[in-house]
Amino acid sequence: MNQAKLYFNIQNKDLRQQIKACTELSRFSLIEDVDCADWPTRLSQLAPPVAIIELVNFSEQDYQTLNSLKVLDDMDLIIISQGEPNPHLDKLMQIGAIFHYRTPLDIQVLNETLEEINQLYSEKVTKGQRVGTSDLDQFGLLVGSSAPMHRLYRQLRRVAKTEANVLIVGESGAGKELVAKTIHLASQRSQQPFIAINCGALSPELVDSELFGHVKGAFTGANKTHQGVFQQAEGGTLFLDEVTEMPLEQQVKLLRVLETGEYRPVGAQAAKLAKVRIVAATNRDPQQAVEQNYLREDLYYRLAHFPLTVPPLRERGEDIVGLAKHFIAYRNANETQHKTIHQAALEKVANHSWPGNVRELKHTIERAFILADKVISTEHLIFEAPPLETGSSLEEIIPAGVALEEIEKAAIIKTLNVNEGNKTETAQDLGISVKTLYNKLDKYQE
Ligand SMILES: Nc1ncnc2c1ncn2[C@@H]1O[C@H](COP(=O)(O)OP(=O)(O)OP(=O)(O)O)[C@@H](O)[C@H]1O
Repeated sequence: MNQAKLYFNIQNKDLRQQIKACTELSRFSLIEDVDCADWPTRLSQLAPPVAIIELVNFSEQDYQTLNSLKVLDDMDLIIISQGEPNPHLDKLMQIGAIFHYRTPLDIQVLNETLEEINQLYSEKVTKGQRVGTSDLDQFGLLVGSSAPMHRLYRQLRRVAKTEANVLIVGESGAGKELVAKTIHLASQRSQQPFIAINCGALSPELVDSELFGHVKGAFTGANKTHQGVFQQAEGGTLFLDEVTEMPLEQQVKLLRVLETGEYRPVGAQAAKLAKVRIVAATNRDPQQAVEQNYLREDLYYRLAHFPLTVPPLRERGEDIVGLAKHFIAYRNANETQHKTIHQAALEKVANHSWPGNVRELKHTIERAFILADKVISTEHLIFEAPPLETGSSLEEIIPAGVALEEIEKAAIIKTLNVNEGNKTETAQDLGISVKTLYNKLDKYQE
């Protein structure tokens, strides 16, 4: 099998010798640059799968070169530096799967990193020759082979093993909860519980009890002791979905737990240790959410030790069609069917902008799968409820015989799209509570 190419640019002689003695390095085919300071340009020209760079200077221009060429999408980059703060490097750390090691270098850690990279590279090469029901790569519960998804996988691999709090940012339906579960599964805590809670759906009267639990008799109606989510998730991961939809006065309670590592069930005398890892998610831009008073700045800094962005489906290129085929393959397997999809329908799928992301794609394909006898064609792909034209009534637009559930689903998806995924506004527009909206969304995902 071909060895993976490794671009090697270490200016310091002693450091170079030290790294070259690393046993795992011999598994790569080395491209060495000893006196070239412009490594960003060299990386963009060579696009190797792996690179080890000694960072001496890193400018805004270097950052722009790497960012604009998207060269990092398919690369594992190992940076070695003396650890001086550098804002351009901080920005870079957020766009790729980059390992940053400080000198004096721990050779054992570098060796392990190279071993892991080599293993994944070999798997990728062999996998390319296999043919399965779904052609897409998978990491944890996430499916997708596009460059932005690979970049996300590499970031997930790195963060999962740490104990850092994570803030997942992405549009509605892009897969934030799946990312959170994948982090949990790839972490040391995978055998412990994963508990998800929708912060936007917590009722103001019961928020303390839902988060921290209560003891029997703590308040009228507290007939028995109740475990809050912090206790339910003990030892595992607590997923705080839609964290920016939690009222600010409640966010302060979360902040306190994150700061002190303790919480107190309502009515209890003693505090308990919060032994959970926090993974939070939002579909708002976090900086904007802070400016617009949806998110406390201090809570943002506590949560976002490691911010992760889930790319919207429209930016995942071939994954759109790949995922459509993937969902059909799974339906076929579950229902022992052999339905196929027409090329024109695949083109329609590829050309749609998918504002509701993977959730919308999944629902559209599942609906089409039900409607089609053997071959899914363009008329089976119904993207959303047709817009109401002036003068036309709902009765005129809705075809007779459509299941009520389908109409309800379409109304919800359409309203969510109009409100850019904001569930509080969507629930208001639909005249239901946020909790009911969540229940309905859960039901549709089954
Ligand atoms: N990469 C993916 N591969 C396979 N299925 C996916 C992927 N991403 C999302 N899905 C599916 O799409 C649906 C929506 O995903 P998920 O609930 O994780 O999105 P979300 O971003 O958390 O949505 P919301 O903001 O509305 O809470 C789920 O059915 C999930 O299984």
